[in-house]
Amino acid sequence: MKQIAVLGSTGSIGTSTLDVIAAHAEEMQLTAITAHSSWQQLAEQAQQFRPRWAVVSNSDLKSAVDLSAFPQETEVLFGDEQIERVAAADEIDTVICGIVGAAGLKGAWAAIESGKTIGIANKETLVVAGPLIMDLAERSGATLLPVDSEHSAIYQALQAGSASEVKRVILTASGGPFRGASPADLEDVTPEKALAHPTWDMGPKITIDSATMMNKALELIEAKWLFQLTVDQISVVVHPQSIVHSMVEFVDGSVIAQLSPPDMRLPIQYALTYPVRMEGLNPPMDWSRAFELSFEPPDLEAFPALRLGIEVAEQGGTCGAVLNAANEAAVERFLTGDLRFSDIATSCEQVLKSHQYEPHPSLDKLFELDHWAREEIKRWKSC
Ligand SMILES: NC(=O)C1=CN([C@@H]2O[C@H](COP(=O)(O)OP(=O)(O)OC[C@H]3O[C@@H](n4cnc5c(N)ncnc54)[C@H](OP(=O)(O)O)[C@@H]3O)[C@@H](O)[C@H]2O)C=CC1
Ligand SMILES: CC(=O)[C@@H](O)[C@H](O)COP(=O)(O)O
Ligand SMILES: [Mn+2]
Repeated sequence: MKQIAVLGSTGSIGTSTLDVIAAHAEEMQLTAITAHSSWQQLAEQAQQFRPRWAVVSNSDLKSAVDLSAFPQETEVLFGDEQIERVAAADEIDTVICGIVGAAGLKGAWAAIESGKTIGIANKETLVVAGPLIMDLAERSGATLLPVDSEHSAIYQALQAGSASEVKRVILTASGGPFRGASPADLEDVTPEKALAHPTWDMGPKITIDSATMMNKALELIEAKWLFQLTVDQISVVVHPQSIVHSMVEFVDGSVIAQLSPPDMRLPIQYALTYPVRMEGLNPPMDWSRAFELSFEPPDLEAFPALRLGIEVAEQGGTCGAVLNAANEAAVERFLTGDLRFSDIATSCEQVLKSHQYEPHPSLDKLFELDHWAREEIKRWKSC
């Protein structure tokens, strides 16, 4: 029986993961769940799954949480550091990292350091600290399995050849709700429009990232570290149907793709059952009807965040942490109506340019720059 911790169990990835676990109750047991503030939802999950631990990471809520809402066998823990504790607990062998943003890094780090199997949805961890994370996984013997749909697709397609036979990977992007828009169209779009993703139902931060195409920028950096690629081995192609989740091109010209309807329960389940495949909840492809798959190049002028991602992936060092933190803070401001849509990429670029670059930063340095970049964005004003 697999003992699983789901970090960020109340989010979009978290609830999909719990669906997968419920559908495989004979093989999988939910042992720990975590939320930041949604403690009532966490308590409902605890009532259904009876985990050993439930963590509310926002310790300010300690006095507000009604402990009687949780089952008696579940120990309720408070504070950020308890995420790390459950992620590293001996009782747990598999950790799904579904927290959003750099806030997910410490839990992922603890799980990797203790040599577990990790399903990593939290791409920000790799964007901020890719080389340190990959080095840690190598030293601890942890198994790092991608959950992000594109990276799961690449992981699956890579099995068609050896590492030395890979020419490049092709990341697909839906293009988001503003595909085809001009830079002028994008200046003043509303949060409501930006939150209307055409193919995926996800949390608000990643949905805005998809609209700016910062998501693809982060995914390009994620792919570079996860698969140890050079930047010119990674291409991005816009594929509005989100059926082809990504592709690998081998040296002989063969391109291997992974296809399925857009549903995160498939890559989550693949990470939970790897190397085995099992029947699951995700709908199958319907080959009985006519449909089209289309591909087009991305528009780097309308979506400058993607260009920024390519530059950051090339520079490495401190750039990933600064871009990520600036973007998180800018998205937060955009969602409260305090920053224009087009200013998300502009402000990130300016903060990146003004930071003190280091090629081989420590984790402490990355946390320091994360804090600095967020403060810079809070102060940032459009010229
Ligand atoms: N959603 C998707 O389909 C996909 C998501 N991803 C990645 O997965 C990650 C999660 O995304 P998604 O599920 O959409 O996000 P959501 O916003 O839906 O969920 C975020 C989860 O993280 C918790 N959380 C938020 N802030 C903190 C914090 N400061 N400390 C600890 N926990 C926190 C939330 O708790 P609470 O509910 O209490 O706020 C919630 O459980 C992101 O990195 C995203 O890029 C990747 C591919 C697809
Ligand atoms: C489901 C998933 O993996 C998301 O990262 C998704 O890919 C976002 O869609 P975009 O391609 O629009 O960024
Ligand atoms: Mn993705």
